[in-house]
Formats: sequence, C-alpha cells, structure tokens
Amino acid sequence: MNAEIKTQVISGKLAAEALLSEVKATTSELAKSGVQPGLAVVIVGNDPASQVYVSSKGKKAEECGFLSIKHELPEDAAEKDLLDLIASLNRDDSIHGILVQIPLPAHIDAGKVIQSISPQKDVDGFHFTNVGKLGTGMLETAFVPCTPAGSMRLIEQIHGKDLSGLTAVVVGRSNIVGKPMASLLLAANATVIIAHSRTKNLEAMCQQADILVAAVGRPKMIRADFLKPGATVIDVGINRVAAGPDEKSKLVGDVDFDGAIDRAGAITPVPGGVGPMTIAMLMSNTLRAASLAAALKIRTY
Ligand SMILES: Nc1nc(=O)c2c([nH]1)NC[C@@H]1CN(c3ccc(C(=O)N[C@@H](CCC(=O)O)C(=O)O)cc3)C=[N+]21
Repeated sequence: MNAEIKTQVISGKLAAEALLSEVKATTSELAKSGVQPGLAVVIVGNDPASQVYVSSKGKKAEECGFLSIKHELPEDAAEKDLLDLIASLNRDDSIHGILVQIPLPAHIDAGKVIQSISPQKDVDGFHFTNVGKLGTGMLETAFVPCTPAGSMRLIEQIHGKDLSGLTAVVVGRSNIVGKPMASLLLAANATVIIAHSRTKNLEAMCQQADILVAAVGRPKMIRADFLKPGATVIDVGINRVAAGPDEKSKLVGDVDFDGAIDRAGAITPVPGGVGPMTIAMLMSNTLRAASLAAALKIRTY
C-alpha cells in the first residue's frame, strides 16, 4: 500500500446517471416542439452477450423518453435483408439513430453494412463521414464513437477539458476505440502515443502516461508497474473470465485493478466504469441526432 497516493476511483455509473438525467431533461424540452428522439437497434443472431447489451440499450432509451425500436434478424439472415432494413430505417423520420450491434455473423460484410447507415443517423460514429469529421476536428457536427466519447468525459472529471502538457498513452488501435480515442485526446491538446501488440517495451511506453487508456481486450494485461505514479487510468476492457469451478463468470478489465489502485491517481473500475458511460453516450448521440434533424426542418429562407 502506498501511503502517499490517495487514489480516486472514477465512477462511470454516477457519471452516466448524471449524463442520462441531462439527456432526459433535454428530451422533455424537445417534446414541447413535438420531437421525440427515436433509436433503432438491430441485432443479427442470438449471441447471449449481444442480447444483454441490446436489451440494456433499449431499456435506457425508454427511460430517456425515446422511441425505442428493436429489430431482430436470424443468424442466417441474408446481407441484403439487413441492407434493406437499414435503407428503410434511413428513410424513417421517426428514427434518428440506428445502431447495428457488432459483431455480425461472418457471412455479412460488417463494413458494407456500417457504411450503408445514413451518417446523420450513425450514432455509433462508425461511418466514414463521422470518422473523417473526428479526424479533421469538425466536432460540431460529428458523431463520436460512444466508448471514446464516454472515456473523455471521465478524463475531463480529473483533468478538465484542456490536456495541454499531458502525455496520453492509448493501448490498442481498433477503429472503434483506440483510434478515435487518440483523435479526441489530440483534439484536447494531449501529447498522444498509440501503443499496440507490436509495440516494443510496452511497459516503458505506458510509464510515460499521465493518462493511460487500456483498450486491448486482454484481462489484467496492464499491471501496476506499467503505471507512472499518480496516473489517470481508463480501463476500456470488458473481459468475461471464469471465476471458479461452480461460480458464474465475472467481468475484469484490461488493467489489474487491485494492483493498479496503489499506484494510480485515478482509475475506472470494471464493471461500473467505461461501460455505463458508453450506453449513456449512445443516448446523448441519439438526442443530438434528433435535435440536428429537427433544426434542419426549419426553413432557411
Ligand atoms: N454497434 C455497436 N455499438 C456498441 O457500442 C457496441 C457494440 N456494437 N457491440 C458490443 C460493444 C460492447 N458494448 C458495451 C456497452 C456497455 C457495457 C456495459 O455497460 N457494461 C457494464 C457491465 C455489464 C455486464 O455486467 O455485462 C459495466 O461495464 O459496468 C459493456 C459493453 C457496446 N458495444
């Protein structure tokens, strides 16, 4: 135990509740002008983990006062059926956000499906238009992927909006977390390093980090000795591991939380950290899509 460092556990659960109550309040305001945000979640197949995520997204959407619609397609659905469904959701004025749950079955081209979603309804922020806007700093109209956006809100609690002079290390280079996370950190003036499976001496690289974002998908891979004392640690990992012979599986992050707590300045737990913020940001993005769509209905002249 390090007596000098008082580590703050950053509650994603509380931050998500705060964000959701803002979303609810703005949704009631919007209702006065006859606008109700609508979210369509599409799931293909019956992966149990995906089912759980999708139902919790639907539940949160309803709590926010949104129209919440779920489309379930069978595991062997044709790609064309999915593309046709998205085309009809793109045309549907009551739907402002479309989320196609990832992963998709192997016979479906996930890239093609994502690019078929209207960029204005792409509340996941995966469409090239939104990726390009984030990459070029056009954040006013971009949809930013929910996990990195939620992680930034948690970082903001500790460091504020301006990260000038701070070094951030993102471990992981996925299109849905690592790369957009790095773009957001850079936009907030951090000095950004993206580390990944081919990085030499990952431990030394991580020790540079004032802010460390772990998004590798390997349980407890980031250990206490990887951390600069006092660092802010954002654990994006959601790994389900066997807890014991008769016990249910449990969730662990990419960071060895019990070790890291003695060295970090602030750290997100798993569960209760980035996960709940991801869902809250999805609601925030959907509300934003609805507001932008409503604004565009007002005549220019
Ligand atoms: N198109 C698409 N968009 C996504 O945003 C998306 C996706 N596909 N596919 C799967 C991943 C995963 N994901 C999570 C969201 C919330 C929690 C979450 O709230 N987790 C809770 C624990 C939940 C539990 O106990 O299982 C927590 O960390 O506290 C986890 C994972 C969104 N994803």
